Amino acid sequence: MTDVNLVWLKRDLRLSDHQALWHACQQGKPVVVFHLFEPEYWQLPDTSYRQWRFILQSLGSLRQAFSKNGGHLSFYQGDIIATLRKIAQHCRISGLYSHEETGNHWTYQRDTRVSHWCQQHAIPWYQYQQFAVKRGPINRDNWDSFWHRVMDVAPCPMPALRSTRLGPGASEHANASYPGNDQLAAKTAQFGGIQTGERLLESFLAERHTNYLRDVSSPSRGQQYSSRLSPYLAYGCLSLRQVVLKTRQSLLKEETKRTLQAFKSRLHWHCHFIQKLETSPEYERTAIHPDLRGIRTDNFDGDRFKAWAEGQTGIPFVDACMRYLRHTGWLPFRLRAMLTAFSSYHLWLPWQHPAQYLASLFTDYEPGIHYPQIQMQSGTTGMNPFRIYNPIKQGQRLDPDGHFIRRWLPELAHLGNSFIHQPWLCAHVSPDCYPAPIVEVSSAARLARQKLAVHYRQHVSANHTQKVIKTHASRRREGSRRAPPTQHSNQLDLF
Ligand SMILES: Cc1cc2nc3c(=O)[nH]c(=O)nc-3n(C[C@H](O)[C@H](O)[C@H](O)COP(=O)(O)OP(=O)(O)OC[C@H]3O[C@@H](n4cnc5c(N)ncnc54)[C@H](O)[C@@H]3O)c2cc1C
Repeated sequence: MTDVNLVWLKRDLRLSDHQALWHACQQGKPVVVFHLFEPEYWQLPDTSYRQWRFILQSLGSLRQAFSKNGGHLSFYQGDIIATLRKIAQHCRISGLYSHEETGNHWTYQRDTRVSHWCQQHAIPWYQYQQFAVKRGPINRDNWDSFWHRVMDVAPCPMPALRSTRLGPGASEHANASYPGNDQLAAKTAQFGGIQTGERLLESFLAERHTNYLRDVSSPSRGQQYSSRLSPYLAYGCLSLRQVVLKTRQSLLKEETKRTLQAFKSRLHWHCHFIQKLETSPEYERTAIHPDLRGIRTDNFDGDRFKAWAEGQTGIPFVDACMRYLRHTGWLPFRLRAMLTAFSSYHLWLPWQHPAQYLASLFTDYEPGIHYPQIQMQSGTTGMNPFRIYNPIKQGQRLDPDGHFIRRWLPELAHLGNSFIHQPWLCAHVSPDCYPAPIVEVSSAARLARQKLAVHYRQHVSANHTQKVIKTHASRRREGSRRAPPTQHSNQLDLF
């Protein structure tokens, strides 16, 4: 039996700045690089066909890159342990190489099984950081400098791929069929792959960033002027380090300073959020503040959830955002926050179910960003202010002439500007054509505030809040002009 090193590609679908691949290829032994389609993963409620398709496209482009450079990429389907066993019947596995994944509960359990299997078989599993995210205990006070240290390391060069070979029983083509159940194919989702990601980065740094600050939250212009790099970072088609490096180079030009500085902060938040889930995996399932676990547990109103999920709440801006997201797989940050807040506050739905549903709609689903953001926007961290967006005012501000609403709610296309944000005021809109609002926005927000105030008075202990702040809150960064947090304001940081 020959000795081989295995490289398991997970959310790192690229060739350059790929530490696992680089290190495996330096060992002087044949290398099997594989991706595994795991049917069980694709049945989870937070996964979806649109993510699967993006990955498939990315693997297609990666496979081409391998063959162009004289290498092989292998594909397996099934359970990871069964796959490792199959490989081990034909070759001696010297080492398993991969990146450190901060995934959902399922991938965490899967990785735990892999770790046990490797230990049982005395196979070392080398895992490499691909983001500035630390395993194990962290010191929040110097996390910021840790991020800079990680980003300052020179990117790994692309290794010679000639040592790679096809794995035993593997397929050379990513031809697995989708094992999930959802039918929500995003009609105009982003196309996966290294080249598409690189082109987007180039166009963003060269031109598109100019309107970033102005248009990043715009429902109609955000898709052009936001970087749109999120799925390429989520599935590792681009290395975050390389994106940071190129952004730093572009920042040397005076005219790009303000916008690119704002963009660079987001690249920092990226890791900052993933660190939260890495350190506290309970973000996925349980309110981070122990005293806030009891809110919203009294009801899960299935009809309300359905109306929200299908873009049929009767609040045009909410519905237009949801239908746009279902169609495209993407939404600007502000509007993701608004949809979440609307379901958590106005509809008073427990956050877990909407969180999974939104995750499945996002092509760029990144558990480490997603769950902490959901909790932050749902008011369950106890350390962020309650942001109860008024969706009518948001619509009037971000879509003043109603173009976006008319585009995504064609049944309202005939309405003029005076009614487009509040069609219930117009006598000519029949509920057969567009539903009456399922809640009255102002009173639903007032009720949510009252419920929260009562809950806080009766159940939230200041001691517990202090503990949560100590464990989970970000520290003020050097040079930040924001005021330091006070318990009274409940305002800590953007995070
Ligand atoms: C409820 C909710 C859920 C979210 N879920 C996800 C998710 O699953 N995956 C995901 O990538 N982003 C998520 N975000 C963050 C943000 O909305 C997206 O990263 C952003 O809209 C992607 O578009 P972009 O690449 O053009 O972003 P840009 O503004 O161009 O930012 C560049 C990159 O920085 C990172 N980034 C940007 N904003 C944030 C942020 N607020 N927090 C952390 N990182 C950020 C992303 O990697 C992004 O690609 C979520 C936000 C909210 C409010």
